[in-house]
Amino acid sequence: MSEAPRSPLITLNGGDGQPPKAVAAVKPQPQTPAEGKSRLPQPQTRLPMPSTLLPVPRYGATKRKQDFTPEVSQAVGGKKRKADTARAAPPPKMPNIGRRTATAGAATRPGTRATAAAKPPVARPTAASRAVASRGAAAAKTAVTARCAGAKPAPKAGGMTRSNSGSTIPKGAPGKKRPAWDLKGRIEDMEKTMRSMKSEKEAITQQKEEITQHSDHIQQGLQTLQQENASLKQRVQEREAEVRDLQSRIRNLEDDVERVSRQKKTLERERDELESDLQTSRQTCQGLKGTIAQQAAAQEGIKAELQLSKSQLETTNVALQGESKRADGLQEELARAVKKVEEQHMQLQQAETDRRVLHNTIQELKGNIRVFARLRPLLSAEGTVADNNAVDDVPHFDWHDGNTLELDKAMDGDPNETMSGLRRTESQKVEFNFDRVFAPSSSQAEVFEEISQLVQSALDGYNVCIFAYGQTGSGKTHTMEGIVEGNPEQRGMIPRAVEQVFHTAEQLKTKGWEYKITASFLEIYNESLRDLLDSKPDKKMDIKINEGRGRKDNKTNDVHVTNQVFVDVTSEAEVHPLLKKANKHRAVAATKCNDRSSRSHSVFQLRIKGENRLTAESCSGMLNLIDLAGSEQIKKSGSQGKQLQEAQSINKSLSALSLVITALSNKDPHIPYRNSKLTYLLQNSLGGNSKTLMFVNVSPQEEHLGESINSLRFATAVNQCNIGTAQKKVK
Ligand SMILES: Nc1ncnc2c1ncn2[C@@H]1O[C@H](COP(=O)(O)OP(=O)(O)OP(=O)(O)O)[C@@H](O)[C@H]1O
Repeated sequence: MSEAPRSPLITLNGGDGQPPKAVAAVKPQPQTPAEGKSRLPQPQTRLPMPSTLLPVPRYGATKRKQDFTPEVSQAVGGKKRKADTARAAPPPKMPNIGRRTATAGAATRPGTRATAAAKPPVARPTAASRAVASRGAAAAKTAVTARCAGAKPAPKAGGMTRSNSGSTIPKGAPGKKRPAWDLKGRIEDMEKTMRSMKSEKEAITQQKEEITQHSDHIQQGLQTLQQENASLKQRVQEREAEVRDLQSRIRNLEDDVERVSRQKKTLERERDELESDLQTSRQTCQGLKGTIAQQAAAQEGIKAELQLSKSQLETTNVALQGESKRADGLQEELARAVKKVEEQHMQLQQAETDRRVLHNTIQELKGNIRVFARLRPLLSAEGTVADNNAVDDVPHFDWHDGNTLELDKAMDGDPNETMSGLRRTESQKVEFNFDRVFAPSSSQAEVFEEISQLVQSALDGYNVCIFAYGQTGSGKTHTMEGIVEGNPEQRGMIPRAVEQVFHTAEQLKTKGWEYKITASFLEIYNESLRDLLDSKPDKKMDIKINEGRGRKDNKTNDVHVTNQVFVDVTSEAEVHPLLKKANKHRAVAATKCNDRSSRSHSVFQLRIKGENRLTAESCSGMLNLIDLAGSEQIKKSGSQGKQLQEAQSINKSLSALSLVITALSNKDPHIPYRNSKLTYLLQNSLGGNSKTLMFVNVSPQEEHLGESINSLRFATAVNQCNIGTAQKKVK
């Protein structure tokens, strides 16, 4: 049997005289939504009346005095209370309100069997439920008031009415007071009063139950509303979350839309570009199609030509076979011609050698000092181009036929100046003629080639003297020594001469010649002699002349230097350390014109003595290789102190050389050799029994043009100087 849902309203006894309180309302869960709806708050007529408004008397196990009217109190009081009580009807059965309220939720109402454990949990009244309860209470109050006013049930027969004084007088009773002795009447009155009160109490109980039921309905409705409210709140929260979610999705979608629109624009641009490319490609394709058509036509033509060529080729092949035979014949002829050319080349070489020998002989016969001019290239610091082909591109200088050096004199002071030996050209150019002129591009090997005959003469028993003259920085040391270490192509005359001497000596061994060679190296610095192969600083050295008799009883003056170190050398390799040592000891300094300017005249000597054990011949030659210090215009060089003294000394000795040459040219009876250590040392080479060659080195720099011309003039004078024919020292 299904039990009707009970009101969870719990009333508690508020204490003596206090109304029970509503403490909690827990609505049972509705079985179905329809059932839940049916429990929604009903119209106002069903709203409960709060118990505080009802005149509910309190009943307890013990009846209290104040629960009765004063009449009853009086009736039951006093001396007769015991007897009255004994005779009175048993008190009416009252609902056990006190017990129910005392046990709170554990009490059961008639018709319900719910236990405390089956009761729904007590819930705290929320603000909303309190508001609903308050509204319900107000409505109930109104209803009860109305009921009390007009719908009050009619009192039953024998009921009582309240007097103004609050005492209850049985209806129908005479209005006067029963005499004291009318106990029976008074008891009847009292019984009537009791009945009336009982019926009133039942009415009130009934009302109370109705109100309780109303209250239960309201509580149930309230709970339903609260649940719905909670559910709605939850749904609202869910919807809000959904809205937020949707908003964020909308934002994402908006971003997507924006990105897509950007991509769309990019794609549209690319599409446009592609379309334009396509257009171009179409046009190109169109052009190519035309070209292909032309090519195809051309190809047809070529095919026809090819066909023609093939047939021509066949004809040519036949002709070629004939030609091939002829070519074989020509090949043989060519081989014969090549052989002939080789023979002629050898003859030419021999002729060149003969020419050199003859030239040498002529020069020897003429008795002149030979002069070779060498123009050095412009250096990178002087603005030359790195390109090797442009090395010969030197302004103001020209050279031709290997003997002539031409200078543009426009830059050189007075254009009307004349000097014997110089020929002014129409274009104001001055020509100098020498035995040989070397262009800037001439290699060290080419230069040495020209002096090798002289070197050979030293082995043959001649005194040979090769010296380099020229202004400072013109390339004298480069010519004589070259670059000793490093590129062998840059080796100068001294190392090459040494090489040739030892090489030839070795070759002559087969002809019975044995050579004894000694080397010495000295310098003339500030008019004093210094031994470059000896590290002793203050060694006293002097030049001595040994007078002797040569062939045909000719008087000879052998020049030698006292205290000079002579080192016996048997190979080229033994000479190299000596050259290095001398190079280290030589006085050099950085000047304005040259980073490594020689501040002294250096003289390298090889004394060569040969004996032929087969022929018993002997010879004694001397090879002097001299690097003079450079002439220097002191004004230009700005030399001071030590360098000034060096420059003065250098210039003085070169002037002495010039005077000796002039005297020799003029065939003066007195040649002033002793004016300087240089001329004194070189007297045999300059005016005696020597084969002498001078290099005049020329700087290509425009600013040195004047000094170059001076050097070339001096060289011309030397070239014209007749020193007589050198004699071979052979026994
Ligand atoms: N033919 C050449 N080819 C290349 N470089 C050269 C040539 N001649 C000279 N030089 C260079 O020119 C510079 C000057 O040359 P060098 O020292 O030989 O002059 P110099 O006449 O001996 O000077 P000084 O009298 O001051 O000693 C050097 O750097 C040298 O290497």
